Amino acid sequence: MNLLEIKDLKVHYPIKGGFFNTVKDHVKAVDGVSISIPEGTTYGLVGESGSGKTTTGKAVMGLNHVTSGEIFFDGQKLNSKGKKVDVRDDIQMIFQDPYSSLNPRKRVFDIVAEPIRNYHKKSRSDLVPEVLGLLQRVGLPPGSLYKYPHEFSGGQRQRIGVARAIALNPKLIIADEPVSALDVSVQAQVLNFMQDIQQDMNLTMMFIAHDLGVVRHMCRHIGIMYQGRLVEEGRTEEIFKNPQHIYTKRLIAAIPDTDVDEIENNLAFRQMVKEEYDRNFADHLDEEGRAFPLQSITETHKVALPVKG
Ligand SMILES: Nc1ncnc2c1ncn2[C@@H]1O[C@H](COP(=O)(O)OP(=O)(O)OP(=O)(O)O)[C@@H](O)[C@H]1O
Repeated sequence: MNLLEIKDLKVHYPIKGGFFNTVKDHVKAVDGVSISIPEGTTYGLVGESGSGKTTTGKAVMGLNHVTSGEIFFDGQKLNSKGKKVDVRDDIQMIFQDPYSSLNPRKRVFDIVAEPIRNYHKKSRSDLVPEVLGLLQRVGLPPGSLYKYPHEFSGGQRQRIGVARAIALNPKLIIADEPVSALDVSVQAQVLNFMQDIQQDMNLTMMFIAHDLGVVRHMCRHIGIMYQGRLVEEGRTEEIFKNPQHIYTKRLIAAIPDTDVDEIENNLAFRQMVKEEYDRNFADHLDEEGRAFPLQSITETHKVALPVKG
């Protein structure tokens, strides 16, 4: 069963201008995106900066207006006009920057306990064992309880962010580029521990990243966003084996060698992608200069991957 279903989501922002500050045009931040995430799985939403990933995640969180489309969580429509469905404890977000997303004046105890306190009336003494349990779950020692965020490394701070996100035992986590602000050497550690938490808690996760290499081992399915649209979607390994859209190929070609072992002749692949991109990219754009959605990509846009041997 799909825990999250996004149907034809559009989020357009008006661009105002002129003497009367009238609406001149719209930024189509998200323009017709449909995504289904089965319960207990991780879906990777990938694309370059400005492609609409965060806007999609925030729309699910109810932090953005929705121009049109529908968002269903556990079968309930979230963005209906009438009575709002309260999913604050079921959907949590992990933010990109573990430095700015934690209040520097609060101790770890207060940061992690905050969502529980907002939701349940519990005394501090009742909360201590609960917060200690959460810290243990994310691999932080009990001595972390009364420390401040600046006393931790970037990777440890992201662990604090995860402890806060799982405090209410959510069903869905939207992780918005959780490792991109971290040193490459700690990214793998944080990814591994997030994967462990996801499996232990049977969480459903939307994992937002700009780097295909990051989502590869985390996500069963991925969607590639480009200028507000989903240009390619499918099982991760299928997409890595046989990417269809030139933009996806560019993202794969950008991954360091070690992550694309099965693409033999990687250098040749990169060169071919570059040449195809330079030669044909205009063919992938519609009249507004934006990428065609996947359905409208024809056979002629496909490039065969280099053949072994
Ligand atoms: N409140 C807003 N008003 C107007 N335009 C906005 C607003 N929020 C986002 N946008 C625009 O919508 C587009 C998509 O932004 P979004 O933050 O979703 O992209 P993203 O893929 O998450 O990028 P990044 O990886 O840099 O976070 C961008 O062109 C952005 O400038």
